[in-house]
Amino acid sequence: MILTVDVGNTRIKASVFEDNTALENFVFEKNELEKKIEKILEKYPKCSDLVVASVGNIEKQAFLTFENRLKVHFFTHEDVFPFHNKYATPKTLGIDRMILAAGATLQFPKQNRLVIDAGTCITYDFIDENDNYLGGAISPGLRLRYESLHNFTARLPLLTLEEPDSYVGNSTAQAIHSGVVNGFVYEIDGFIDEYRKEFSNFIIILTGGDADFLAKRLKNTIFANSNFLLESLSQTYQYKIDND
Ligand SMILES: Nc1ncnc2c1ncn2[C@@H]1O[C@H](COP(=O)(O)OP(=O)(O)O)[C@@H](O)[C@H]1O
Ligand SMILES: CC(C)(COP(=O)(O)O)[C@@H](O)C(=O)NCCC(=O)O
Ligand SMILES: [K+]
Repeated sequence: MILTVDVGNTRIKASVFEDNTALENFVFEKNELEKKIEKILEKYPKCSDLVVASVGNIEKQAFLTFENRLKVHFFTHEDVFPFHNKYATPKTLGIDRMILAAGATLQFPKQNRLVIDAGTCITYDFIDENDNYLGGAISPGLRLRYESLHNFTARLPLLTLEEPDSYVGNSTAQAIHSGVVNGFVYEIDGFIDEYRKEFSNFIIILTGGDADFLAKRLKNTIFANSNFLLESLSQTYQYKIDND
């Protein structure tokens, strides 16, 4: 039994896996890290490994307090991954994107794959059928768009996610909802259309905190799996054990 932990820039997600099957998922804030992990381990004392991917400002140090109880693995660029990394700056590639790419490679062998993670940022990661990781894109996520409109202007209020009434926003609030939500959806559909032009056959995996909201609104039909990063962590860890 393993406990996987994904430290994103907004929240921490965790999941307990037994033979690559998730038993329970958890979401919490950064300041609750230690307390929450304690609780999970109390409930699942059979956890023998703690597996972490962090792009947030929580370093390996924070997990070492658990080392007397279970094996701690903090993923880094030095680990073995099941794809060929063609990114021009492989050392700066987010470890979350590497885990997503690894999960896509392991779960969907020998095909082109596009992983879209709608979290704090939207990340796009493309791995071709020969398992070359080619790169993708990074853009602001849904909440970040609402927040940056407010933070970098004098007059725009901070709004929370709401379905826009129309493309033609007829008030400040409706104009913001239209710009943020429709812009978000159009961007993703636009990227998918570009990939489709170049690669006739590819699988799309949609994940992240906004995946379920998005899936219903995209013109392109894609299967959303908000647990894909944690599943990929479990699989990549197994791959590491088998290939080290
Ligand atoms: N309770 C919540 N707190 C914060 N963001 C949330 C919440 N529920 C849904 N979201 C959405 O999830 C997105 C962040 O996704 P998440 O995958 O948690 O990010 P990260 O992995 O970068 O920490 C935000 O854009 C926001 O719209
Ligand atoms: C792009 C990211 C900030 C996304 O983080 P997230 O939205 O998952 O919290 C993260 O993958 C990161 O810090 N990447 C480093 C730059 C790169 O991947 O090229
Ligand atoms: K992301």
